Amino acid sequence: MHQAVITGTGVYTPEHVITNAELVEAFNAYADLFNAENAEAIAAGEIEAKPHSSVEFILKASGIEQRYVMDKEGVLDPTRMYPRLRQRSDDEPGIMAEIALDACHKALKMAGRTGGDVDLVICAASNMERAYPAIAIEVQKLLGAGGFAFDMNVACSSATFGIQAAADMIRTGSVRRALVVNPEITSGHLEWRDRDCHFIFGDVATATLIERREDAPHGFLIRSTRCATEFSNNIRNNNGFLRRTRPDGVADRRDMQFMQEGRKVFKEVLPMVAGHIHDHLTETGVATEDLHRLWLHQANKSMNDFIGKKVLGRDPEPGEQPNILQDYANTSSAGSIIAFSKYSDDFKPGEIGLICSFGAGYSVGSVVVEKI
Ligand SMILES: CC(C)(COP(=O)(O)OP(=O)(O)OC[C@H]1O[C@@H](n2cnc3c(N)ncnc32)[C@H](O)[C@@H]1OP(=O)(O)O)[C@@H](O)C(=O)NCCC(=O)NCCSC(=O)CC(=O)O
Repeated sequence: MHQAVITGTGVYTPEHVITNAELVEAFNAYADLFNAENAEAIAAGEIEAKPHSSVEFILKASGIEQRYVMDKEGVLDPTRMYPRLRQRSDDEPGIMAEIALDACHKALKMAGRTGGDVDLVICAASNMERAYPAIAIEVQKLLGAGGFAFDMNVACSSATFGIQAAADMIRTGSVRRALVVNPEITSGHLEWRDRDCHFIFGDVATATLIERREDAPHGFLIRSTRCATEFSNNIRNNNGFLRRTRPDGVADRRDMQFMQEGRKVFKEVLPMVAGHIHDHLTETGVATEDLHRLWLHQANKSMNDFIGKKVLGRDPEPGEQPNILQDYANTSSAGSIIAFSKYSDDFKPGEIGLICSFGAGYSVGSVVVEKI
């Protein structure tokens, strides 16, 4: 049996930033337009007026200060409220493959490898721009990688589930070097017209390179992985190829976007995650005192504060549980990998940390790593 080591990570960050102030200004302009257009029906009590959003609420409820997006102008146009992306021909790289490739190149560079060294690509993300051919196979070709590639979707837990799949294949010897890539264009599936969730998501792509220990003198040894799922409708998206067959599937775009019962998610996911981490650490023989850092899924600051406190049994010290959501918002599967990528350089050999994602499904995935 081989051992699997993370030797490189890469983050692609889009160039457009939307601050909370810009987001709220656009949302409020959209709400005013909606209310003016529907003034009679609102006065007659047939439909409800759209209330304004607020910068203070967003920061307090989520900890998010800004988000990166692939297109700012379409999102902030009050008559549109979703991104405008360039039409691409079938013969040029798709947008997911393009941003995935950028993150992959950064991860390969960090490890001193090239695309040709890779023999497995897993594209693990919440939303795929098409059903087939797999985005991962397109990335495999663009990288000049060998072996095989496939897509997988476990919503926010896609990265950790992908790392488990890749690490298992490396351990058993069926592949030598794997890239798990998470291109998340969440701006495409966020309902920017809904004030309850319009602030939640941002775009990004992350990549993680995993190699056999004998090929990798430095990096983060994957000590153990653990995945769990439990069905819930509280985070849901009804888009898909059957949409046009449903009577209400074409008329209202709301149904095919991200929807959630945020409060229920908060209440139900927290104990699931805290219990999952506790059990995983116990099974791995890692005491919480020996845990140097938690790189958590990035959905909500209070949620992460709660998990950090529950796992460590005290308030985390600065740097023990770094958040990136204030800058990136929730980037679905990529969040914990951005945190890992940006806050792991200072680890010394023997120090242990835990990457943990959680979200729709429900799903939770954790990876215990040790610096070597
Ligand atoms: C979504 C939340 C930030 C919302 O915060 P709260 O629960 O505190 O707030 P709430 O929805 O109860 O709303 C409180 C009050 O504020 C109002 N309110 C809502 N939105 C507002 C806005 N933009 N501006 C001003 N006021 C607003 C509501 O109408 C309500 O009013 P009143 O009090 O009058 O009724 C939070 O619940 C959360 O983060 N939950 C966890 C979500 C999560 O982790 N989801 C996973 C995402 S999925 C994921 O990560 C990806 C994946 O799995 O694929």
